[in-house]
Amino acid sequence: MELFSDLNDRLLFAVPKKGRLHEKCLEFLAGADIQFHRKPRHDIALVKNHPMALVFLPAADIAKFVGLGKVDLGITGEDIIAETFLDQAERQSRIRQVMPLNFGRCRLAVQTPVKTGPTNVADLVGKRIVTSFEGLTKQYFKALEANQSNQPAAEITDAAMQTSVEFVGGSVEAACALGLADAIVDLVESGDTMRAAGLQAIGTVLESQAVLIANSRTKFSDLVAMIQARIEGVIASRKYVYVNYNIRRADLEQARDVTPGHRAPTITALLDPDWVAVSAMVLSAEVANVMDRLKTLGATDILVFTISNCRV
Ligand SMILES: Nc1ncnc2c1ncn2[C@@H]1O[C@H](COP(=O)(O)OP(=O)(O)OP(=O)(O)O)[C@@H](O)[C@H]1O
Ligand SMILES: O=P(O)(O)OC[C@H]1O[C@H](OP(=O)(O)OP(=O)(O)O)[C@H](O)[C@@H]1O
Repeated sequence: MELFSDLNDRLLFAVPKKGRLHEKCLEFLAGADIQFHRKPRHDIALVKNHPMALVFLPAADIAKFVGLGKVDLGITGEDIIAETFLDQAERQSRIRQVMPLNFGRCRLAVQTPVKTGPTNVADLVGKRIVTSFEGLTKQYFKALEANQSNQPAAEITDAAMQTSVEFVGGSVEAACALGLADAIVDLVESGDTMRAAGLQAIGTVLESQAVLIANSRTKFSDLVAMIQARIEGVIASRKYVYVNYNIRRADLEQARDVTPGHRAPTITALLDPDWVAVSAMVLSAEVANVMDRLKTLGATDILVFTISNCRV
């Protein structure tokens, strides 16, 4: 009871309690210096250093809680947001997408058995589809049916659909092998699960990644902006590394082209007047290539540092 009275006047921030998005969310919270202590088996944790509380929920429920204003802020997948609010206008009126988070990337794909299944999604009209994303799958197949019948998709009711779309809560990939379905609609990232089940992807319902979302009418807009800035800092700090090296003054111009930095590189004089030290932020994905080019230019003592946090 004491905990719930403590929730008054705190921003409620929903975080996936398990699954693919959970660990990364905890990393973001740590990077954003959101400090909390979660007692065992408690799904609500008060934040020590901000007027905020974390609510640990199944990822699949977070869009609903944010959209209904039961929590102010949340992290979940775009797939879940689309499935929860199938009507785009309603989705946009209830939920503000604060920022994409660059993880949890996957796609919701139509999959059929490699050996016996069709390779064209249009051939699945009238067949049996099994999925955990019932709403999006019905929308997708209504659009296909509409194409074939010249009837507007909006006029096709669920009952009038030729295609059977059945919900299952998990292990969707087993449905074809078990004789429950001719095709499934499920998430694919590496494709390992799909291939292991003898399936192939023949169409994409949507692409998804994790996003930070806020209720459109939250009264905590200042706190939301602060969390956004901090999470942007965490994302930027992963995108870049800090590179430091020594180079002959005569080669500085060419070296600047290799490491232009975010705004400009920092040049520091060395006791040897023919040499300078250069420091610059470099895209993590390009750092090996940058080091090779610097070495070719004659740079020495090339050091690469990870950035634990930054604001660019
Ligand atoms: N293989 C994947 N790669 C990247 N992101 C994924 C992957 N699978 C799921 N996701 C993302 O994570 C969200 C949660 O999926 P996850 O399978 O972790 O759910 P869960 O909470 O464990 O629920 P369930 O018990 O139904 O599996 C998905 O809606 C999607 O946005
Ligand atoms: O393409 P892949 O990299 O193999 O990922 C796809 C799988 O990941 C998700 O399930 P997850 O492994 O999270 O477990 P779940 O089936 O219990 O949801 C999803 O439901 C797929 O089954």
